[in-house]
Amino acid sequence: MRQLFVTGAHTDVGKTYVACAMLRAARAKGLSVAALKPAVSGIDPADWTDSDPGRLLAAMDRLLTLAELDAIAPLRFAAPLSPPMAARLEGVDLRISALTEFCRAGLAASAADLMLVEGAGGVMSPMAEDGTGLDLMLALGLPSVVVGGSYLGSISHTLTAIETLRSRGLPIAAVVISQSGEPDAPDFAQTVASVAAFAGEVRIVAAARGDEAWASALV
Ligand SMILES: Nc1ncnc2c1ncn2[C@@H]1O[C@H](COP(=O)(O)OP(=O)(O)OP(=O)(O)O)[C@@H](O)[C@H]1O
Ligand SMILES: C[C@H](N)[C@H](N)CCCCCC(=O)O
Ligand SMILES: [Mg+2]
Repeated sequence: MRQLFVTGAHTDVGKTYVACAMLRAARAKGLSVAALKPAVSGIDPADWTDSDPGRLLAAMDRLLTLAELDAIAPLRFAAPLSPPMAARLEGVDLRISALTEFCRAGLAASAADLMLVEGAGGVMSPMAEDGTGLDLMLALGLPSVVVGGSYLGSISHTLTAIETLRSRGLPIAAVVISQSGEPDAPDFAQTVASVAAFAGEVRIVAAARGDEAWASALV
């Protein structure tokens, strides 16, 4: 049984993409899977199938029903902002204890071979009024999968995320560099090599666009 926290160097780098690829790869090997998205912002309550929890449910081959959505992502907010800022707009005072308790209960109740918890934004994006993603990771103590991109600036973002986790003693299971979509992004292979050159002892995985073979090797 493996339980991992999927965190990122930035928002929109590919955390959900990577999590879904890992869930699909695990299922293809006959493993049971589970996923949680403790707080989600930028979700349209009337059209959520392509949201993070909607994509995670589809990758797990679970039904796209409200009950399933509630089970993996009960704290949902419409504004595409950090979760506490989005929650505030809806009059909700989001606290880290709510996220921690939800995750702990879900992790304890699951016997899945692979269980993933996806954060929001980057390592230190606020998750609640009183805590960042890092605080949630420290509370849960899970090894993380750190997802970085390959846009210009991503090398520093990824290395900074790695350093931050290390400085707090959090184990890193793997760093996945998910190729950014910008046509003018720097060379992908060189970007992955640059991260590897400065990241120290950690597994670095290159997730080129349109290729999910890396996920099968990782899970
Ligand atoms: N390696 C890749 N190949 C193809 N598409 C990708 C890849 N990485 C990311 N994407 C696409 O880029 C977009 C942003 O990725 P994604 O939604 O996974 O980011 P995220 O880090 O989960 O963002 P958020 O902070 O909102 O949770 C999505 O449309 C996703 O499918
Ligand atoms: C709405 C968006 N897609 C993410 N889920 C939330 C990103 C929060 C980032 C906050 C920050 O670090 O400045
Ligand atoms: Mg996501």
